Amino acid sequence: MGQKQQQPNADPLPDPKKRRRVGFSKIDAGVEANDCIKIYLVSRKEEVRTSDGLCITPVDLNQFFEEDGKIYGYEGLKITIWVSSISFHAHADITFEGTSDGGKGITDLKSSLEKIFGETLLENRDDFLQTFSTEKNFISSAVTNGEKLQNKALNGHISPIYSNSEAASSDLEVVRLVIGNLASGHLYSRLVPLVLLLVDGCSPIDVTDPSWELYLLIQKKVDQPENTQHLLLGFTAVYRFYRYPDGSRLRLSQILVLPPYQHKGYGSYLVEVLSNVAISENVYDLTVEEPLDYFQHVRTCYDVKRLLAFDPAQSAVKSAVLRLKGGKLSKKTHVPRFLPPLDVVEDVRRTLKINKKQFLQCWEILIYIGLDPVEKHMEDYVTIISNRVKADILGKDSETAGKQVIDVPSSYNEEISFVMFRSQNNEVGGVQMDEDQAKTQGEQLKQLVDERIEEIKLVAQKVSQKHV
Ligand SMILES: CC(=O)SCCNC(=O)CCNC(=O)[C@H](O)C(C)(C)COP(=O)(O)OP(=O)(O)OC[C@H]1O[C@@H](n2cnc3c(N)ncnc32)[C@H](O)[C@@H]1OP(=O)(O)O
Repeated sequence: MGQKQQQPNADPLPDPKKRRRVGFSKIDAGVEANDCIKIYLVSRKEEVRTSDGLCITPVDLNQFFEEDGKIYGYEGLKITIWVSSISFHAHADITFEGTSDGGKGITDLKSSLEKIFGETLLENRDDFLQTFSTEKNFISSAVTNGEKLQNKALNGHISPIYSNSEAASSDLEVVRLVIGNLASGHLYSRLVPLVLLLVDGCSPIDVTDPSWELYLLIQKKVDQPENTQHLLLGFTAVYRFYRYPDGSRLRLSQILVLPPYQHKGYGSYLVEVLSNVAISENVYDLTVEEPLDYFQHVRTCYDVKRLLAFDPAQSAVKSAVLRLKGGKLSKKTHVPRFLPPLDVVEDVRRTLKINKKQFLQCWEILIYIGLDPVEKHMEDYVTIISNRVKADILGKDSETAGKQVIDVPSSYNEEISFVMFRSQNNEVGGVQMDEDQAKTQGEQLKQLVDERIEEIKLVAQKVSQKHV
């Protein structure tokens, strides 16, 4: 970590001239970490100190600094960090015009950066530059003991979904490493800073627990004759749960495609490989731990695509669509839920390893796609979605738990113009809600339904685009 112009600690007497130049006349307001730190992902040493590397956008750097996310005590602070996509070491260049305790102390930058980068942070710039040659086979050697999966999972064929994407290239492979041995734990530790920086809300996995598996998406590059370099494009950490009596379940817990390779089909490809692993090893199901919105979108696109080609699901969708086309639901007092039959839910879980919760998400999209032309039936469709959202919020035991629903005026759709409250002793008279509160809650629910309809439309559009 190169720190420039840091004031020596040795001088006990403050230099008055310097103090005037630095000039903290008032209480130090500090600077937000997000505003003074830039992080570049670099693959060659020539990219260090130039702006050739890719500047990445961390989720939130502030969380690694003081409680309020600020850095105190520096004038003109700039921190530039380079992260090598070859060895996953990092080096920080820190510059500032001066330091002074303006009432909030002087933030210890080294220990704050170590919270993110740990031992991957190399203080000496030359040491960092050298890793581009000394550790150029870091990924190659890390994967030598791994299990190559792409042939096993895809039987040698890249899915037609990605035949036009970069993920379809034949120099890709997915390698599985079981965590718990030294080599895979060592590799994962180097990736932790990127997980902390780029995956919102994620914390590192336990590298001593052998139930964790790491799936690495690797691109092979022949840089010189007889020398193949392996580049890491992305990875996912998956936990294998035991399921009585002799089965297992897979839960995807973290997934990251490195920023230069995002939105090129690689994330979907990892999901595809993992789904095929789940099928070929006949695990109970494949689930995802707290998926973030964009990943949930990617995953749903892939699952909807599979369900469109799965006959039992399609027959069930067709009959639901026929029923839905049959009547003006929005005018009825009791609207059926339009849920898939239980045997289809089970078949989807058994055959495609999609669990019930995810299948129900996809089911709504399959119905939307099946309602061709959808415009004619949109009012009824929105009624179904809003009833489902309503039911999710109220919960199954809404009646016995004393929850009540009242309608509120809305120009949008009568079916979703309602609010939920819990009355005392199940009595409506116990409600403490004025008209404004009721209206606000009605609006919030309407917003939820609107957002869900937009998500559904987006997936339907993406899946149909890739269909042609
Ligand atoms: C449990 C968790 O870890 S949640 C956290 C997830 N991780 C993160 O958020 C970290 C930062 N983000 C990332 O690492 C990546 O962006 C990921 C993993 C979320 C997604 O990977 P990517 O490689 O970027 O996604 P990919 O390129 O495969 O898919 C994206 C696009 O393909 C489309 N798509 C994906 N699968 C399909 C399909 N089967 N059919 C049609 N379209 C599809 C998506 O709609 C999307 O389109 P868009 O780019 O226009 O939005």
